[in-house]
Amino acid sequence: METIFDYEDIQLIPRKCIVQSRSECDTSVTLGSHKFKLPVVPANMQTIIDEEIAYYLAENGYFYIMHRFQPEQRADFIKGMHERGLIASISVGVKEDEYPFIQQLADEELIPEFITIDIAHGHSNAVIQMIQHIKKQLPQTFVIAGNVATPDAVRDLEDAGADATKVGVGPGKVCITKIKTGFGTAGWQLAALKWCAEAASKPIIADGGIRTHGDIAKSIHFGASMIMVGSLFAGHEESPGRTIMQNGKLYKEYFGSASEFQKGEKKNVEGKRMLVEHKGQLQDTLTEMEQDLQSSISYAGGNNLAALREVEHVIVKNSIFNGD
Ligand SMILES: NC(=O)C1=CN([C@@H]2O[C@H](COP(=O)(O)OP(=O)(O)OC[C@H]3O[C@@H](n4cnc5c(N)ncnc54)[C@H](OP(=O)(O)O)[C@@H]3O)[C@@H](O)[C@H]2O)C=CC1
Ligand SMILES: Nc1nc2c(ncn2[C@@H]2O[C@H](COP(=O)(O)O)[C@@H](O)[C@H]2O)c(=O)[nH]1
Repeated sequence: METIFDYEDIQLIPRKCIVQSRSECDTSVTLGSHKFKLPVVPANMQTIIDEEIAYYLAENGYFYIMHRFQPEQRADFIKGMHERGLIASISVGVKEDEYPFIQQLADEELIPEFITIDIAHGHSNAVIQMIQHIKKQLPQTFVIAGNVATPDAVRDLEDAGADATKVGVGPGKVCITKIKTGFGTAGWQLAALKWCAEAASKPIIADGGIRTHGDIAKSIHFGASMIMVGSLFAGHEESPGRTIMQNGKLYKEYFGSASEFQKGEKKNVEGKRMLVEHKGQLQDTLTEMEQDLQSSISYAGGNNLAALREVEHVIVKNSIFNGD
């Protein structure tokens, strides 16, 4: 890889505008055989999404991925979403008991439209075997596999049958993988995304490290089809994290899926907990994201997301501090 950079080091270069209004810019994206309003998905974490939010997002045309931390509720969740005519998008791990669960879904003809294999170190035989198992039992299901950090990993998971791969090891706001292990894409997530996207023949989902709405446009520029976002979705009225009052201010908790708060024990901890200022309604953030992305598209001189791939960029180290 030639150059290392991250989100704050990049600026996209505007091209001549072709729209009369930003409202003409289309932020929709297709993943598999489904079209969504935004190329953004809330992280499949317990303080970011619950069944109610999943239902709201699906009903309103947004992509969602339900987390895997209440495994016994997943079959009923799929049934419930299908009864409402909505897509079912769940997560699985790779431990032994996930194999009969997938078999059960096949036997009961409960076919989720999307399954995400949600593992810290996705470049592994455990993930490859799970992809193959899902593809054998549920061939119509779109399988997202991750997380990975290298072109080799993307190729291996695609070869195993993954329909999309998720890139990002350790760049998340509540991640401590870099500190605990010395590994990951923290600090160079955007360059890792570019590196992986160049090797990919299927969609890439950028995961972690999104701090501003502009980072969504930058992710698309460097090859992402979809962007997974945790911290920017934490702290809303609807967010499942506990609400906490401190010094007269309202906060909500946001913790890592590999934190002791999630695991209930201090074993292989690679995540932490933080408090996020209360932000109001989730829909307000989704609307602002859409408007900002429409604006990005207009600066790119187009009227849809494809324009973001075509612009040029410059690397300006620490440019986030200029003009803010
Ligand atoms: N995107 C990211 O950067 C990261 C995300 N996470 C999130 O934390 C959650 C827990 O992740 P994870 O621990 O993978 O899930 P699990 O706790 O479900 O572990 C899955 C399986 O993989 C094994 N495993 C986990 N890490 C490794 C590793 N580094 N090398 C070899 N085997 C491993 C585990 O065994 P054993 O525990 O015995 O090793 C277990 O059998 C997930 O939701 C994940 O997305 C966690 C860290 C980084
Ligand atoms: N290293 C860890 N990464 C984690 C953990 N829990 C979740 N995650 C990853 O973070 C992103 C969200 O990142 P953000 O910057 O948008 O907040 C999430 O999608 C996971 O991939 C964890 O405990 N450790």
